[in-house]
Amino acid sequence: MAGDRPDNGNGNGDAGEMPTVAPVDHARIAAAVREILIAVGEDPDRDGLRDTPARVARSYAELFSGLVQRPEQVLTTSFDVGHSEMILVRDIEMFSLCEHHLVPFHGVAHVGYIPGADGRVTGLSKLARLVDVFARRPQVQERLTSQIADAIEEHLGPQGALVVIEAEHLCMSMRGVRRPGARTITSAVRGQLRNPATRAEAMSLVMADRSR
Ligand SMILES: Nc1nc2c(ncn2[C@@H]2O[C@H](COP(=O)(O)OP(=O)(O)OP(=O)(O)O)[C@@H](O)[C@H]2O)c(=O)[nH]1
Ligand SMILES: [Zn+2]
Repeated sequence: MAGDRPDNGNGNGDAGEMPTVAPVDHARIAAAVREILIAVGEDPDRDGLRDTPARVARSYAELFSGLVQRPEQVLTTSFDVGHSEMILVRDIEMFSLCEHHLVPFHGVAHVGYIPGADGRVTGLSKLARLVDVFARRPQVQERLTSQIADAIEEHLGPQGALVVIEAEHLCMSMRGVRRPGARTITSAVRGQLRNPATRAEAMSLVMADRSR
């Protein structure tokens, strides 16, 4: 129901400035949170909780800001540096919310690509911003990984792309199966990086010297 999505908040709907919060329905979230507090046996009117429903609404506007951001809004900058080999930004800290329990999963993303034949590259920080665009949504790790790879492929026109995410899911750590420390690793490769030799080289860069 993309048509029912709130506007992206910048009023023009183009690839201009990126909204940092989603225009969520604050009153509705606050009312729902108040109901949850009552349902778990809390007193939503006690001192410490009185402002919590409104705080959660503001927090969700930020945590779900990716719902109103588009990858082309971050992949705007490109430089002609004539580099047509692998570029990898490793250990990009990332936080997301699992769509099953709405609790965090967090870890690192490694994002790499081989520029197109024209040798144009994007700014390094844009790869970290791209991770946030898709992480700040209700997510599963597999979709997050492939959406980042697809966006690089679509908007940078590279010869290849590789995304690896390593994350701990708090829904597996603090509840449910209760296995703190278990890490889930997902990868997505596109273009030339599907080639086993190129992929192996990229993965060796991702895994190199992990003790640091
Ligand atoms: N594949 C995948 N599964 C996820 C992700 N995040 C959470 N899950 C899993 O989603 C599943 C939901 O399972 P359900 O049986 O519907 O829910 P549940 O009863 O709360 O499951 P438990 O977590 O096992 O207590 C769990 O196995 C979670 O570990 C993710 O990013 N990818
Ligand atoms: Zn979960």
